[in-house]
Amino acid sequence: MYLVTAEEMRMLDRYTITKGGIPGIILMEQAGKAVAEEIMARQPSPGRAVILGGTGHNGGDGWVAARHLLYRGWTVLLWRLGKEEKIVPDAKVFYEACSRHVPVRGCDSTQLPELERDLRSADVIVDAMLGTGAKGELRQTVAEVVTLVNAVDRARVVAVDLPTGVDADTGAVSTMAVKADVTVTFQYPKWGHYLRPGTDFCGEVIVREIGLTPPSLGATPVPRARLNDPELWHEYCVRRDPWAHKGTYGHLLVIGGARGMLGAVAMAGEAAYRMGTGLVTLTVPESERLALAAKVTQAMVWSWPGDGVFAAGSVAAFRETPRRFSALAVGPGLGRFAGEEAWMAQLLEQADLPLVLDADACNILADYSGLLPLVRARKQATIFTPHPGEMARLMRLPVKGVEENRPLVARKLAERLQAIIVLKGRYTLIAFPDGRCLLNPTGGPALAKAGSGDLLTGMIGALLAQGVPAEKAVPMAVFVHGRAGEMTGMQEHSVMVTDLCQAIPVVIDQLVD
Ligand SMILES: NC(=O)C1=CN([C@@H]2O[C@H](COP(=O)(O)OP(=O)(O)OC[C@H]3O[C@@H](n4cnc5c(N)ncnc54)[C@H](O)[C@@H]3O)[C@@H](O)[C@H]2O)[C@H](O)CC1
Ligand SMILES: [K+]
Repeated sequence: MYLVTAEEMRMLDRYTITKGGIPGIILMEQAGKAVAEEIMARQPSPGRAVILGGTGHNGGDGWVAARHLLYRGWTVLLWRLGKEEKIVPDAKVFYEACSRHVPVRGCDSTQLPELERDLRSADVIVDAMLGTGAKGELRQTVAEVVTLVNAVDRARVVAVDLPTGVDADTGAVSTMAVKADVTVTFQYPKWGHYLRPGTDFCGEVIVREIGLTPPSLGATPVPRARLNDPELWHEYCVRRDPWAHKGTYGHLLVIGGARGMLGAVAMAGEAAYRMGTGLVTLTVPESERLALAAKVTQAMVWSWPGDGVFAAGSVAAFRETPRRFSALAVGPGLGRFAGEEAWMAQLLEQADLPLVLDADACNILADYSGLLPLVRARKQATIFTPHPGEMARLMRLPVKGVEENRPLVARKLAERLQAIIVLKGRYTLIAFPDGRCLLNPTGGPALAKAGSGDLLTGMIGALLAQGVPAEKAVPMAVFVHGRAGEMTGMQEHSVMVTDLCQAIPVVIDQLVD
């Protein structure tokens, strides 16, 4: 499903009207009817609904919803934000249709006590004040109404398209925003539904078709972003051939595990096995080999020279073995060490394999800009999996700068490094070198646990090792990782990273069935 900006939505809207020949009021009728249907689905028995309508098309959707509720026996109380003469023509049609049955009161600061009484008596409050057309700080009356709405705890708050106060493209909330229980949006989700803090004001996001001409019939622009979805699994479902020999499903080499951080590399290895790779070898500094061998059962344990951390020249050992492996994952518990720059340079130059770089591998690349051209020069796929802090170092930005511009920074780094960037967080983003972007809708607080990133590294490496092309392997692994996080429940205090790991095959079975 596409993920759109307000401008892309407006253009797709316009395309349907101008090229598709569908009048705008038809779209508005569809949108408002969808809102009413979602309300009635949640409260089948007619109740009392307060409709707060702005003078734009968002308000128009609200007047349509009001009419459908009214026709189905609801008591509707209508409040207009803004002057009647300012109402856009399409919305005016439905505004007048409503006002034939129910008086519409204009809301200004003197009316707030009456409005507050209505809000307190309501079963449902429909926020049709501002949608994708909002600009800048909320005007005073709207801000006062938002405050009143948020102070009511009885009614279910349903936002039309977006909660008033949430920026459609960035999820930013300049002054304040309506705290919605449900947001009904139209045709495609907007970025603001999935970026903080806006996403925290949306409640449950429902996407309803309203009959826009699809890009497949020529509608432009074709959005550059989509929601990650499990469709990929049907295309590449990882069928188990019972007679395959263990090499059929690839061989992943995981490099990391400095002293005190062996768990990271062990978890990455275990997750890789659960993601279906045939063989996993874990390589740690020589001093840690025995300790790791005692910890893991399935993975083969190797070591390169190093006491506690890798010695500077240790990666030279890689030179003799690239043929044995089909993918490489570097970073889980890697640590920092003397000679790391030359070590990483050798790896980037010699590792002619799909490569996942995580944790301190990202930090090493962030600290030595001379390494970045080596990333671009690689022939095989390179995937970075930074959390916001590691991304901030890679982009030389404060973390706040990353979190406020997630799609932008992820796309910029993907293009700069010609690599796939997995920017982890509440709704992980996957950015590709060509500017495309996927937002992953699965995940939960369980993923915030230390070690969850090690699992993801192993999972991506596992699919790469099985020969799944990187631009499919990454979304597939991120989707399963998030769904496994959901499956292991929301009690993040009790969730162990191993629980996440055990959920991986269960999630895959559900997807592949
Ligand atoms: N294909 C679709 O997505 C469809 C969307 N529809 C709805 O249309 C709105 C967008 O409508 P638009 O007229 O462009 O803007 P809004 O109604 O969201 O807002 C404009 C309205 O708000 C006032 N305003 C703007 N900024 C502020 C502010 N900072 N403070 C206070 N008031 C502000 C402005 O004066 C106007 O009155 C979209 O969200 C959908 O809900 C179509 O109806 C169906 C197709
Ligand atoms: K709204």
